[in-house]
Amino acid sequence: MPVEEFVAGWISGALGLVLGHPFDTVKVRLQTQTTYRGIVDCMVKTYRHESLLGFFKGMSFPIASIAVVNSVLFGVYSNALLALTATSHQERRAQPPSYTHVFIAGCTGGFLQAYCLAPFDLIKVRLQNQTEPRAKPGSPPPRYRGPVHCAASIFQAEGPRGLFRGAWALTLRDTPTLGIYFVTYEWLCRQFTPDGQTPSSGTVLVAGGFAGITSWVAATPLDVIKSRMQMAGLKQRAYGGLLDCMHGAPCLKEPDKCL
Ligand SMILES: CN(C)C(=N)NCCC[C@H](N)C(=O)O
Repeated sequence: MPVEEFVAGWISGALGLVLGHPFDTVKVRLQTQTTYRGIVDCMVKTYRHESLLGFFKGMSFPIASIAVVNSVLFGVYSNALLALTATSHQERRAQPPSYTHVFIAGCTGGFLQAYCLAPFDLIKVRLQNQTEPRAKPGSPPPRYRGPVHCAASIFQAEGPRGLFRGAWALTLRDTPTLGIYFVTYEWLCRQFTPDGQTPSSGTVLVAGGFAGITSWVAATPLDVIKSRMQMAGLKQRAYGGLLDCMHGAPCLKEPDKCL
C-alpha cells in the first residue's frame, strides 16, 4: 500500500472516529452500566458530571491505531480476493468477483483485523466507562490515569492475555459482519455504476454508509456481549465465558457483580 494511501486512510479514519466517538461512548455506557434510563439520560448525566470531555474519553488509542487496523482489514481483504479470483484490483471492474468470494475475503479481513483491534478496543471501553469528572485537587483519582496506564495495569494484573479479554466476542462480531459489509458495499456500487466503469464518489459514499449501517445492525448483539466481557475483568470474574455472558445469568441473579 503506498504511503499516501496509508496517510489518507489514517486522516479520514481519524476524522470519522472523532465524529463518532461521543455516540460510541454513550453506546458503550448503555451496554455495560445499569445507571442510565436511556440515550438522553446517559447524555445528560455524562455532560453534567464530566462536561463535553466525558464523551471523548478513550479516544486516543483508537486514533493512533486506526490506520494499522484498517490497513490490515483492507490489505487482507484485497489479497484474499486476489487469491480467490486471481484478478488484480484494476482487473476487478471488468471481471467483478462473485459475492461469495467478496464475502469470504471480507470475513478473512474481519477475522484478522479483530485480533489487531482487540487490545486497543479493550482499553477504549475501560476508559469510556470511567465516569469520574476530570481530576480536581482532593478528589480520588480514577482507576486508570490514561491509555498507557490502563494497558500497563491490565498487563501487570493479568499478563498479556488480559489485554485480549473479549477478543473472541470481538472476532465473532467482526468476522461475518465485515463479510456483510463488503457484500453490501459491492452490491450497491454495482447497482448504481454502469458495467466496467468505476463508481462515482457519491456512489462510494452512499454505498459505504449503507454497508456500515447493515453490518452494524448485524454486529450489535455480539457488540453488547463483547463490551460486557471486556468490563467483566474489572471486578470479579462475572462471566464463565461467551455463552455464559449471552445467557446473562450473572447479571440477572447477582446484579452487584455486573458493571
Ligand atoms: C461492522 N463492524 C463490526 C465493523 N465495522 N467492525 C470494525 C469496527 C472497528 C471500529 N473501530 C469499532 O467501532 O469497533
